[in-house]
Amino acid sequence: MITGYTGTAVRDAEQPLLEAGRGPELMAKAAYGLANAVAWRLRESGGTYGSSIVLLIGPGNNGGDALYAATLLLNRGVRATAVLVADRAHQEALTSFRLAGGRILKLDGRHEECLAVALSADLVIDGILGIGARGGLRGELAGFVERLAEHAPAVIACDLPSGLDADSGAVSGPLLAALETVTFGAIKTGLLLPPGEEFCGELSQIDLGLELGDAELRRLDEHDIVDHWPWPHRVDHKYSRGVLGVVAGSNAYPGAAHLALRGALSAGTGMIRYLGPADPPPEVVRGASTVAANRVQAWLVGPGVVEDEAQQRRCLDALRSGLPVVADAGALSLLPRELGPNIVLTPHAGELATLLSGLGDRTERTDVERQPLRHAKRAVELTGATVLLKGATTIVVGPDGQVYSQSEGTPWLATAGSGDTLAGIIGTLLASGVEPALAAAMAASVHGRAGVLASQGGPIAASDIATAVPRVLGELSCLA
Ligand SMILES: NC(=O)C1=CN([C@@H]2O[C@H](COP(=O)(O)OP(=O)(O)OC[C@H]3O[C@@H](n4cnc5c(N)ncnc54)[C@H](O)[C@@H]3O)[C@@H](O)[C@H]2O)[C@@H](O)CC1
Ligand SMILES: [K+]
Repeated sequence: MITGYTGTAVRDAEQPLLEAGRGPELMAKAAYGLANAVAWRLRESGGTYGSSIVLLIGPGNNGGDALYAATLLLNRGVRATAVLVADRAHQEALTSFRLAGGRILKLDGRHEECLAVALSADLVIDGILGIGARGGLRGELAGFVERLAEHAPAVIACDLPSGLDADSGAVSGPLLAALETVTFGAIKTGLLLPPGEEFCGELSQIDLGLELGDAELRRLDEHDIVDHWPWPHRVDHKYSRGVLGVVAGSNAYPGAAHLALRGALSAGTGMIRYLGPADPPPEVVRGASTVAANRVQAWLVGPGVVEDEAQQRRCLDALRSGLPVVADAGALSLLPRELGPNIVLTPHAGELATLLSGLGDRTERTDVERQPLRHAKRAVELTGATVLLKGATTIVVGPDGQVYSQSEGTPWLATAGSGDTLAGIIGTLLASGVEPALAAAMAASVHGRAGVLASQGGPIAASDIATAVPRVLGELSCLA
């Protein structure tokens, strides 16, 4: 499992060590880790000796880390130039760098020269701002970074891409996209959240020996899926594995029901009872026409439910049943005011904006895209439900504060019906008794993996995702 911590949590964990006078030791560890990562990249592209790096150095300790790392690299035969982008820089680190033979330039009014130097280097180290940043890059510096970014230089970010909000992943102003981000003490939450994570490249973490509390955010890996997936036992039967009720489809949209059912079947449900006008596949049992008359362990409601009063009534009845429910698509506009944590809402950014606006928080889709975690948390606060916010990175927030961020997918997953299959997988996990936030995060992970497997780099249709899920689970089961 990958865990993410806010910049504030990392700062708090560093505080006792700083008070004990161990600041220089922490910085030395950070610099050593960064220097190794840079050396590794330089070796990959032809060797360290005689190669050249350019450091962009800001006013704080982030710049200090980069300067100390460069000092180590100067001693290994790397040529290094520091471009000071602020009116001050970490003095001790700058002195070490100068004494080791580093060249120093000031950005102030010399953009063309600094740009040319940065573009001639094998690697650029971004040490402008770290967790002390307040807002994005501004003014003259923003203009310089924007121009440099247009040339897409090879960048390693020191702790985080400068200008990225360490806590939220929000981006305001230009950022240099990194090949790799070498982060210190803990992975910051903003490195695992859109939109900022797109700028981070590969993540590597340098241990500083910090005592951190509970993580703010988790990203499940394949071992977590293996540990928590409801694999059937030898003595299980279809009822003990969980029965899922599905209210999906309308006369206008029968296809969504098919895809939701296929999603649920692909994840290994014991049995499905289907309520709606579509012709279900042979593996699915037609349920009694009212929600109350069906014995199930969980409900999946909403895919393809549009302008069909009988189906909408069933969605509402399921949402009030007290059972775990995944509420998708059409059901998101039918929600009762009070929801429990065992209701999983699955909006995309536009649907979340509509949901929040309907609850009195005027929100645009772009607001959600800029700060997805903040808005998903707000929806949890206002509804009491578990929220899965769909996107290239899918975010899940549970009412007791747990946050997951899953990013296994491929852009080919952005296709009609993809969300219906995801809802089906969540439904199967809820019917098997998996706790809602974990069920949503595991489903997002498996859905993403299935998309990648089905795609092999090419386009996919939503039904291909469902076809690939059993293979994904089969491969994962080999790790158990
Ligand atoms: N605190 C510690 O114990 C350690 C910190 N480390 C490094 O120190 C960094 C944090 O250092 P600092 O707290 O000095 O903070 P930063 O290096 O992130 O810089 C903060 C400084 O930048 C200025 N600033 C903030 N936002 C700005 C903006 N938008 N535009 C221009 N200037 C802005 C502020 O005035 C402040 O002086 C971490 O990211 C990490 O790289 C590491 O050395 C490990 C140990
Ligand atoms: K940085």
